[in-house]
Amino acid sequence: MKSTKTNVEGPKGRILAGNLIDFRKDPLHFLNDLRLNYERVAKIRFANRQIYMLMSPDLIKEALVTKSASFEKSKAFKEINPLVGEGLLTSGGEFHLRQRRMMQPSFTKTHIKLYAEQMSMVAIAAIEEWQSDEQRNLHADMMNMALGIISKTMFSMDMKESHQTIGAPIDEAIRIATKRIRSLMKIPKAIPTKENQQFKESLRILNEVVYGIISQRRKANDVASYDDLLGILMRETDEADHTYMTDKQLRDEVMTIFLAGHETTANVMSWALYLLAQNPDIQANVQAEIDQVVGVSPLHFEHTEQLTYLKNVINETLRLYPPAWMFGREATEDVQIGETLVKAGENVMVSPYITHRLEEYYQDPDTFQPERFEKDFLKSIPTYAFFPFGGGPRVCIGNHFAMLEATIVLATVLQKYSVSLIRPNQKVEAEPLITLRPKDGVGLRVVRR
Ligand code: HEM
Repeated sequence: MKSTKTNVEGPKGRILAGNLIDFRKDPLHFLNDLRLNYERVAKIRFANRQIYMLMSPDLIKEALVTKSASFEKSKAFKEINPLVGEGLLTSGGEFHLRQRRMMQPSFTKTHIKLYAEQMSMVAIAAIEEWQSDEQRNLHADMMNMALGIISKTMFSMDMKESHQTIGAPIDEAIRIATKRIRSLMKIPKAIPTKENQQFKESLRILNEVVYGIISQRRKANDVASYDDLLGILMRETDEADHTYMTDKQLRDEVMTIFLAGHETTANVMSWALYLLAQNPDIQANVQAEIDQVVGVSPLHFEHTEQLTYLKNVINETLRLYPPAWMFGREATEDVQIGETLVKAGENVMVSPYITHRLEEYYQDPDTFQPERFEKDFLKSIPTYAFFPFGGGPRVCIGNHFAMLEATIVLATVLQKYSVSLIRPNQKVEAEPLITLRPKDGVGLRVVRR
């Protein structure tokens, strides 16, 4: 087929910065304008980077799945590299394939269900401290629970210990990396500014903790006795060459999972509680389902399979507020995507935030309607019209983990508490950083049921 770059249009940019300044001012607004003004694909430029924003599910599928071999991950988030090293999120090629092969078995649905009890215990312990009829920043609560859950399942570490040792330095490192991603002028890391030093210090603490745990287990010849994720990663060998992961590879994967699996899941749980506080009728339906399926007992894995309405609520939350709101690829060779020839070195971006709001697939796309996910809805739309976890060879490895965690935490909270807005028409703004966070948290009133 003849390759042509036909008529791909986009908003006019400025001479040097292209569309970058308009995008940075209000990324979600910028993206929404693309959705409303262009069909299928829009062409934009961030300084010298040429980008095709793929909005249509068939084009997204080509980039992420069928033609994924012609792309590598975009370098937009390279500021997190010192934190995650050569972990799954950032590595590529053969090395990525090998790591993915070794880690995949620990993240299957069957394996993840072993962690359901621990997730449930962390959630129960966390809400024990809540008082009835108080205002809480539930986003801070969800971040703490997600950190507690990842620490427990990864290291068998309890929540209090993990906050002191890992929570604070990881938050600090993410905060500084995020600031660097957003700033136009980056001060080189070697210059000892206050932030550069804080970043270095956070990394030093994290390395000390993670390497410390690995070496403790090696020294005590204790690798076999742990069923947590680290224990499994330490025992796993590559099927091709039968070698184990080195300490550096283990460290990189542990940090990657902390980074990728903590704030993302916390965000979706926080947004869900906000949407339920805005929609008391829907909240009542969720609670009726929990009362019927779970009653007053702690949540077990078997319950989660039956909480179908809650699953619709989570999916609808992922549709409206997808934590991975935009991600991209860089072409390693010339490749035809739909009608567009993407040249080597050019970028494609996809945004679940905009594709999830295409009117073609979602009636009243901005409204919260969990019922739309009932029955075979997902089968009735193209696969990449709903893709909160990405797709193809780089699909989120933690998708089952995240869905199980969100179901258990939300069901545990709503079994015991109802949530409501603090003032009528209270609005929480979305802040698109590395993930789609609720800006200034989610302040809600919690009342014991
Ligand atoms: C609601 C929660 C989550 C969402 C929406 C989410 C979304 C995503 C997306 C869209 C990608 C693909 C990015 C790309 O293609 O460039 C991804 C990759 C990844 N996610 Fe998640 N994620 C979530 C939770 C988790 C959890 C809980 C973990 C770990 C326990 C995790 C670990 C990872 C890893 C390691 C990758 C890289 C996979 C690879 O490239 O092979 N994620 N995630």
